[in-house]
Amino acid sequence: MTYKVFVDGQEGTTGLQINEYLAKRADVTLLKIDSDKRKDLAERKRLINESDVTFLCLPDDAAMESVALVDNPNTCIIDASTAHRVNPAWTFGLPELAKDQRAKIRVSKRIANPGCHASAFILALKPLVAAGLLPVDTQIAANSITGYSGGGKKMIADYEAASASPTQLKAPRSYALGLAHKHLPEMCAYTGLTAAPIFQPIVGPFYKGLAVTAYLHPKQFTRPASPAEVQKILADYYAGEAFIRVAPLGLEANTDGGFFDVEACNDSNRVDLFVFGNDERMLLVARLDNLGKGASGAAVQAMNVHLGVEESLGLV
Ligand SMILES: NC(=O)C1=CN([C@@H]2O[C@H](COP(=O)(O)OP(=O)(O)OC[C@H]3O[C@@H](n4cnc5c(N)ncnc54)[C@H](OP(=O)(O)O)[C@@H]3O)[C@@H](O)[C@H]2O)C=CC1
Ligand SMILES: CC(=O)N[C@@H](CCC(=O)OP(=O)(O)O)C(=O)O
Repeated sequence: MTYKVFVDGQEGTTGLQINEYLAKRADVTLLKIDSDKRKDLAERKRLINESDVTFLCLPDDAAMESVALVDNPNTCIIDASTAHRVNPAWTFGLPELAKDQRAKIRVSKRIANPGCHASAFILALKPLVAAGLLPVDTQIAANSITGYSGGGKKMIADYEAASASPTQLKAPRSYALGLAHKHLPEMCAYTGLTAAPIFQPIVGPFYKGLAVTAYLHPKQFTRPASPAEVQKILADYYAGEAFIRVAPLGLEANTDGGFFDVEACNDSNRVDLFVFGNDERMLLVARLDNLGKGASGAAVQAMNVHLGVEESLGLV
């Protein structure tokens, strides 16, 4: 049995990488669109409705346009854009979110893939909220360091152009300083936190790799908890998860001479979680490849869960 899969947006950053993952699979037949027709509505409609699964690797408005083209009730849409992530008619494509999430992904024909910063934030914070350690109305402060491929084709071209500015290439750049980043709604919806976090991303002059760091104030906890107890909550929550590794405590083992490597999950679908600090001040760090578990890898994982094939097929 082979599944027909179409990638709408096959020439974009996320789409290219999904194609790469799927090209090696014997159980998938990729439906390709001619390059010069890739924005042609009628051709996209034909391929979407011929597919068992269509990935939308498009800007939000084009993703919504594609959804309106679906008339085959058996076609499953997996949308990488921000358009449907907190829409209750859609299922959040994060299998590790909760015990029943895989069952929801399995039966849903509309799956919204999480944002890259949001995946890291949610996977780090959700277990602490679920354990009742963090009150739901706590306002979390967090930053995210990310490679420039997170900004798609345009940001990649800007960084790789001969005209890229020396400032851009030399130093990290903070952005979303209006503190209204587009991932805030999904961060709240899927952690259960009611207060939007103070979330501040930083893009650096490297291609990919991402780490979200959340600042934990133990005074905000509902009960006293040490870093070891926080680490245990995470380890218990993700026990048995193939793509989530909760690191044992320790500065030496988890840093390179005291420096944290944001690229160490690159070329994998893995998320690494760390707890740093002491009883008074803690950091929670989630690291992933923004194009792996932050985008294309996660999309393929969600497809595997939906189809009921081995969840890690084609992924490392
Ligand atoms: N990059 C990342 O790390 C992540 C991205 N995402 C999300 O995934 C989606 C895709 O992102 P990304 O791959 O980075 O974006 P890119 O800009 O790299 O690619 C988008 C692709 O969509 C094509 N496109 C634009 N408009 C249309 C249209 N109307 N019809 C058909 N094709 C169209 C573009 O065409 P053309 O080739 O002409 O430019 C381009 O190939 C976005 O919504 C993004 O927010 C989600 C998680 C992480
Ligand atoms: C460096 C950079 O610009 N990154 C993007 C996030 C990319 C991502 O996760 O995706 P969605 O666009 O699908 O939400 C940003 O912060 O907007």
